[in-house]
Amino acid sequence: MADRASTGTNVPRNRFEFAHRPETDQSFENALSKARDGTRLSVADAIALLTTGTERAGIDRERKEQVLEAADRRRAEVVGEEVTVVANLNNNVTTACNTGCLFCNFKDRSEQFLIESDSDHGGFTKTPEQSREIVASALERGIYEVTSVSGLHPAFALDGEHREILESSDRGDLNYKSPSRYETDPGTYCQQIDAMDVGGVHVHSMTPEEAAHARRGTDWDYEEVYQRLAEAGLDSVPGTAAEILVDEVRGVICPGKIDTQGWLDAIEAAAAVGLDTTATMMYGHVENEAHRALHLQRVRELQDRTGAITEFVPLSFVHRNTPLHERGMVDRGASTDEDELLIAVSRLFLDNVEHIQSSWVKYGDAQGLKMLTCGADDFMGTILSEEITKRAGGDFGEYRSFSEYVEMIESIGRIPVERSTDYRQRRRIEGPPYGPVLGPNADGTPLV
Ligand SMILES: C[S@@+](CC[C@H](N)C(=O)[O-])C[C@H]1O[C@@H](n2cnc3c(N)ncnc32)[C@H](O)[C@@H]1O
Ligand SMILES: Nc1c(NC[C@H](O)[C@H](O)[C@H](O)CO)[nH]c(=O)[nH]c1=O
Ligand SMILES: N[C@@H](Cc1ccc(O)cc1)C(=O)O
Ligand code: SF4
Repeated sequence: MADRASTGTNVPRNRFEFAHRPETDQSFENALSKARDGTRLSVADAIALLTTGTERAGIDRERKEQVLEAADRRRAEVVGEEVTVVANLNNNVTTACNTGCLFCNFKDRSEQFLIESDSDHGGFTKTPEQSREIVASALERGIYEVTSVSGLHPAFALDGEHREILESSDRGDLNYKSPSRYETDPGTYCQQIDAMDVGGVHVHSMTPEEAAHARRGTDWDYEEVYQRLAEAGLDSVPGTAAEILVDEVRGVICPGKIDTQGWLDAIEAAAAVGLDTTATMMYGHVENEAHRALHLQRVRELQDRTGAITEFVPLSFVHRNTPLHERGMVDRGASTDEDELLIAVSRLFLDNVEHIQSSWVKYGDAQGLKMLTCGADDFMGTILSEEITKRAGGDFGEYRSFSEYVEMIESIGRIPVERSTDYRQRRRIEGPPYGPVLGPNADGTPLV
């Protein structure tokens, strides 16, 4: 029996032979006092805080509360009492993807999308025209950001020039097939971005993994790719595909993806051509606290170099329908204690990233609100539709209205604020009616 109130972590220790282990001689007390007085934390400090001390198993509840309190205080000093939300739409273009990430159930095997296939994949591909219609009608309703992330459809090319290179290549390793072979032609990445760039909407799209797909078979660097996308209408880049930025973990959960350095290079390139980015961490699967701490360090160093990261978004792994779970490699995602500590330590460690997001898609409404008292200050967006978490087995819904947001945020004594994607425009949400006003067509009419 534990001598103090302690709870388990869901880290699958001893199942994987990782070189990085959550071992540190840094004491919890020392790490906590550094966190409290604002000294820049080391990886060892982060491990001590995430584990509430490595000298015993499980999470010590009293210590956890101390970490959460320190993070909440830091949040108040850095950003005050405002909680931001964004009026946005998710428009994912296609689920066709053969990358085979073991944590993902968003993807469908691309062969099923070929004209000759008669299997029912249950997924989708949208043409640029369909994307434009979806964004245009959401824009009428008052949204001002579209977030678009997609499977790596073999028919995707960056633009016409890239299409010609891919068509004339005799390399068999490029994961390319002509669009004419598919039931639906997704067009090029630039055509999709251009199509979604309607009426002044902010286009947030093209993860580092998608950017890698958009340069396959060429000698273009990431800057070239993001430059062309920016010219097509791209405004900022989602820092997903980060997963855990430690290669020994990527080798287990997403061996087909770009490596840690590739992800960092892509984000630096986006920043170099003037695009804002976000950064994420998908945690709660095979990795341990040392990997989480190393990931935070890589994000902090990246931000020291670029200053382009507007927010950090922890994404708690949704395990239910994923290969990792189905193959018995993980039993479940992170525990609530781990979720809370991850938000808090992100706030304390990332002293150069102003905003930490609480994702209600991942945590649900009640726990999502709780995260706003553990160091987070942004409460995501309205999104209007959601496929990735839903397909993985999450059940927290696909939409939050501004009136729901106001009720939730005020219930914890905080101030609801509408923000632009880049946080440069902010407006306190007043009403009723509670609708967005920052967008080109937003006039305060509720988004329902
Ligand atoms: C589904 S991908 C789509 C974009 C693109 N294919 C890529 O990998 O960058 C976007 C992100 O969703 C997140 N994701 C996927 N499956 C998830 C799951 N089961 N739980 C939590 N996050 C997940 C991962 O962080 C992933 O990078
Ligand atoms: N826009 C945000 C989303 N959108 C939902 C994602 O498309 C996706 O379903 C999921 O989050 C991938 O893991 N999700 C966030 O957590 N934060 C956002 O800002
Ligand atoms: N909006 C956040 C989080 C996000 C997470 C998952 C997504 O699929 C998309 C976005 C970002 O820009 O990174
Ligand atoms: S995470 Fe992205 S790249 Fe990996 S399988 Fe899913 S859709 Fe494909």
